[in-house]
Amino acid sequence: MVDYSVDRNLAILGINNPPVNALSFHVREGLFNGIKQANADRRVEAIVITGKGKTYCSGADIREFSIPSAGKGLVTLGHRIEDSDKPVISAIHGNALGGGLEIALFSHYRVANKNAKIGFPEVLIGLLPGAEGTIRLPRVTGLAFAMDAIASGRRFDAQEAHKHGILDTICDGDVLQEAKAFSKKIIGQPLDQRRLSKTHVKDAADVDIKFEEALAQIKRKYRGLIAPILCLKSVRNSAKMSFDEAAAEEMRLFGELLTSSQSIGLRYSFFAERSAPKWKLPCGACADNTTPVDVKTTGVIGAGTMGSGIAVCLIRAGIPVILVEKNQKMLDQAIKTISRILTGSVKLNRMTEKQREHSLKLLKGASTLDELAGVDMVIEAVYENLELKREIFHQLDKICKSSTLLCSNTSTLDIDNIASATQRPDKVVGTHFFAPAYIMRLLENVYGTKTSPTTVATVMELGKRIGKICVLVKTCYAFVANRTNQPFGAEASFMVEEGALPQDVDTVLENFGMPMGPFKVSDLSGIDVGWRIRQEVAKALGLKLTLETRYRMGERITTLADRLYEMGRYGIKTGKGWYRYEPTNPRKPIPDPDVAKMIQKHCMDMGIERRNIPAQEVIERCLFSAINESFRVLEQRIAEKPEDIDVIWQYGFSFPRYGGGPMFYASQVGLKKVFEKICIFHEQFPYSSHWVPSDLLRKLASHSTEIPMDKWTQFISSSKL
Ligand SMILES: CCCCCCCC/C=C\C=C\CC(=O)SCCNC(=O)CCNC(=O)[C@H](O)C(C)(C)COP(=O)(O)OP(=O)(O)OC[C@H]1O[C@@H](n2cnc3c(N)ncnc32)[C@H](O)[C@@H]1OP(=O)(O)O
Repeated sequence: MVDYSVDRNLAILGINNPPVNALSFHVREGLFNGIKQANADRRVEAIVITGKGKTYCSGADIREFSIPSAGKGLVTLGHRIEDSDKPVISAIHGNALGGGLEIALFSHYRVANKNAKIGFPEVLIGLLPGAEGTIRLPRVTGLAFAMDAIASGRRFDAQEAHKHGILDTICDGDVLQEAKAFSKKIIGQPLDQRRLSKTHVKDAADVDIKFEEALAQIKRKYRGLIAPILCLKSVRNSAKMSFDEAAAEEMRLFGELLTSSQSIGLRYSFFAERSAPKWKLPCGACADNTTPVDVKTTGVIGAGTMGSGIAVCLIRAGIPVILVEKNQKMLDQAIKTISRILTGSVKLNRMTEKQREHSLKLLKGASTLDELAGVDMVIEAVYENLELKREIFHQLDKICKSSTLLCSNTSTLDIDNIASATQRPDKVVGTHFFAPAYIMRLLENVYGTKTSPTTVATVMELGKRIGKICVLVKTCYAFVANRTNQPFGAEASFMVEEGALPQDVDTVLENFGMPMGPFKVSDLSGIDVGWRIRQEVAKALGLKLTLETRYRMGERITTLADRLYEMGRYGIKTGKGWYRYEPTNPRKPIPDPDVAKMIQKHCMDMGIERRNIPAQEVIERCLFSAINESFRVLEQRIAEKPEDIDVIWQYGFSFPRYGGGPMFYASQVGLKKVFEKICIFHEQFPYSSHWVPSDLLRKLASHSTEIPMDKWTQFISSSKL
């Protein structure tokens, strides 16, 4: 794991632990022994620590954090490096992150390739740099930079690191050669001032003011997160305490964070996000054995909000788009909107003006489907109407070349049904984007019974190309995202009918960690949008809708949102919805007594007795109903693994990353407890089918010990436990 070699007067310690050269136990051991060996070797005058392969070192092995006190050896190793009698040079290429950067800061000198990326990303997994990173970095860079870098976890480039004194030199070419040349300048120089533990924080006198400034900023930016605050406190200690005291306190804070539920959730999310794109089909095809088709040109049908947003994603990634819209006014408007969105990206420094101009050149408007004859992929994004979509797919099948993939941005409709309108069901697939498509990272790709592995591989690859987190799911009504989210929203509304107010429910869920409660989200996305969907569904089912009912087709419903619609309260766009909005601050929701009155009247008319709804009930009814549906989705193999559902909730519905997602949350609460509560709710609310307990959950909950998440799917087909 660490290759030891001697080149003339230099010992070279090469970290060799692909893919990211994480500091696993054997790497730490190898470095420790290597430093010892080099110090004992008479030929050696200096030691170079370098990384084999693509990178220097990406930090501690995150999986090892689940093993008690696994990280401890890193500090011991660090002291061995710093105490070395012979100078130690870290030669950095690729990444020097977390514990990797700490190894570099224990070293006496640091040289790097100009493309190297440096940083302390520990905070992103709910930790702080626990091997003296928070004590050493301020000694090099000063407090302001250290506070920002450590509490944000951002990666910065070699130039910035050099500017702040982290790197002694940067080079264009091979960093090992540079380190060899550099060693000639420093061999024989005194080492004491190069040992950071012997130095001081230069701007220590300003620590209180800098701390308060940084604290105010991170409290605004990272609401509810503990790690950024402890990161700052530890950097503050570096200026207020002796080195050893600050280091001991850093270790204590690290230990506190390591066992915190936030860090456990964030570490789970780190791996869940990486496991989601590793798709697998029931036929055995998977990401590793299937080659995607190269998509060079695309078409998007429909220039509404979704179509325009999807077009932005594609052109921004350098993929040409023909945007088809038969309504010329809408098309013109969409092109203006797209241009405006890209201008916004330039203002936010997310792209340059030149890139914006180039992207816009890739966009072409068209009024008929015929223009799509030669494209490699079409994404249909018209409104949610099965007949309309089938008709479009039927026409596309005739117009497009035989290799063109036909994708639908449906959020609910059966992909098999849409595919059956074509002669190429193997090339039909769902690509469900989330609004606003140019911002939301999730892409829920949906395969049908006949979708080919190549088609799946192609949409998964395209998603990655346009910067999305892709999850693959099987077709069914509403797929995974909307299907598992539906009970969450329904329970929120039922509780308003039973006694809560929209702001009560929103506040509880926001305190839980959701950035916005469901009623604020509903105002943002538009009450009229939901109303229109309900009308469409009713039309398709041949139902006549009325406001004076609590049940539809044997299911409990609430018509509260329809009543808002009838009042012309469509949400933010009309200044009134579940909340009211002042023209001076049109984004700030204000609880509205008129809404409370409407709810009271609705309850009186419907004979519903209102009661106090405790916060715990809000959380349990919203989350456990979603969890129950998620277990069904897993049981029916609509989602392949629980992590896929959690990633969908994080990136589609902004579930707090530290909470993991509904499945992870269930695992933390304990499946027995979740199941028992679901059974109680089922008895209490017999007319909501989302409370019928999932068989899979029942099986898992009846096991004598908690089954870990990675074993849940093994219980799908087992009849006994
Ligand atoms: C009481 C207790 C006292 C204890 C004493 C205190 C001592 C504490 C000491 C030290 C503390 C150190 C803290 C740390 O160093 S925490 C780790 C900091 N580093 C990171 O967070 C880096 C995370 N990784 C990344 O950001 C990226 O992976 C990156 C390195 C940028 C590479 O990106 P990319 O090329 O896109 O590759 P992937 O992300 O897909 O990763 C490839 C595979 O590698 C796995 N991986 C990556 N990083 C780690 C890691 N640090 N540990 C384990 N595994 C890692 C990743 O999961 C991928 O795996 P797979 O292919 O199976 O999916």
